[in-house]
Amino acid sequence: MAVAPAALRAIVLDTLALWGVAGGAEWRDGALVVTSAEGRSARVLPAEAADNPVRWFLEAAAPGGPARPPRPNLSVVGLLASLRRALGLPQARQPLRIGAAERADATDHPQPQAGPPGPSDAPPAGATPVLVVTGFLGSGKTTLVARMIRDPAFARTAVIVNEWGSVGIDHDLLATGRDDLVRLSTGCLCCAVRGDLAQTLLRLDDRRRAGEAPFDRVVIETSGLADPAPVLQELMTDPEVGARFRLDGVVTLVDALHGEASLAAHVEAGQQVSLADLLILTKTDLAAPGASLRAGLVALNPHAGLIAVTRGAVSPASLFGAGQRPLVPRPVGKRVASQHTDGLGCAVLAPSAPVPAAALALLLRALAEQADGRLLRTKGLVQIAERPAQPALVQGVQHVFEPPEWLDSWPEGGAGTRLVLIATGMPPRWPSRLYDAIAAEVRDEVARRRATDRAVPAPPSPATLPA
Ligand SMILES: Nc1nc2c(ncn2[C@@H]2O[C@H](COP(=O)(O)OP(=O)(O)OP(=O)(O)O)[C@@H](O)[C@H]2O)c(=O)[nH]1
Repeated sequence: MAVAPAALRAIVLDTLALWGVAGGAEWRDGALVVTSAEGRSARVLPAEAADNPVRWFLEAAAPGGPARPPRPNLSVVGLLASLRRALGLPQARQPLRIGAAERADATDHPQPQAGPPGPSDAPPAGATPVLVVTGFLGSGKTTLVARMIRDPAFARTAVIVNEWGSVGIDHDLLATGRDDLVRLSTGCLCCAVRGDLAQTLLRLDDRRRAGEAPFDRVVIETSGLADPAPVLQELMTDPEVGARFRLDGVVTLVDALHGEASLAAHVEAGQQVSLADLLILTKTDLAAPGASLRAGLVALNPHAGLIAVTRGAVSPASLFGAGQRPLVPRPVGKRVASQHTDGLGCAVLAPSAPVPAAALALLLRALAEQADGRLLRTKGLVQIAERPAQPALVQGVQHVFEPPEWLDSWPEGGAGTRLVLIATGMPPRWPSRLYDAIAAEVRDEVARRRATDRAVPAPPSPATLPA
């Protein structure tokens, strides 16, 4: 058995908690007996070597009903899917989706026309404009900012990026040897790292004066969970910051695919919309923004402009100047500042050994299926065992994943997997426990095939992960 009994029990208990099922799991007579408070039960039996490739059998009994024939499972990932059924839970509402197909009618949203000529390379007179780019998790902020700073007319843009959680990924994606990129990580800009923002801006300005970091404007990319109000307040109330910088505007990105659900479920999404000067609907290539999403945006913020943009393809000039305002907070109606969705948590998966491509495929499937609805964001760099010299960028927003993308080289922190998962109600050790079990099974299978002299099948290409 590649996965130790205690490890399997821990995974099952964590998974029950993730599903919101009150229940238990105990090893009895060589089987893991899983019970739910509703009176359902199932027995997990490790398969014998002769049963290969089956690794687990699952025997389920409905309340009062006869036991059904044991169900064979080839991996711990399949076992969890079978257990879910056995306990009477509905199947994942949103199974894993990779590389979402484009909408056939994706052109019905006119792209905004290029705005007036962008700021030139000449330094602006007076205070330096600061644009705040916000939007819920995975709405497309980094995509937009990365595109902006690749535009030669906007090369002199300093970027301050804030991420929720202990490991920053956006910084690595945006950094291309830039001196004017600052990471405000390990906390949420609207609560944990308050005060740092003013200091960061002032330090940036000092470095500019010393000729170390030439820039004409600043973009602050907030974390997807930030309430922009305290951020604006900090910009507006620090007199030293006010003397050197001015708030240019707040641009809030709203994902056309997930936006309506995010607004309904997460208070942060509404806070971000309510403070926008300009709302940008993203991913309209994947989903047509429905009338109710549009109506919801207007209800939250009737004053903001609204445009649709695909993959950040917008003239940066049209983003600046949307909300130039004096440095005094404007009233935004009744709202609770810096409140976060209940049970929100962040886990980082950082296995020390490279990740077999097959294990990544299985992990993504299990995340999407079992954390159904609870998983908000997955992103990170993965060191794939079959191609360790290049990082594979893994991006997922809820159950929708992009095909992993190979980056040219490892960023500053060096080679090694760091995959960040943001979810609600997820036991913090569930992803790493599950990954360890998956990786052990994959290693075991490779060793078994080698021992029996069977060809080890080619790993799935990360471009097609997973079937
Ligand atoms: N199809 C499609 N995908 C998009 C679009 N904009 C962004 N994406 C993808 O959506 C995923 C999330 O994009 P990011 O730019 O990282 O989103 P973010 O808002 O910075 O994410 P967080 O910082 O985690 O909140 C990535 O896989 C992007 O490639 C779009 O307009 N269409």
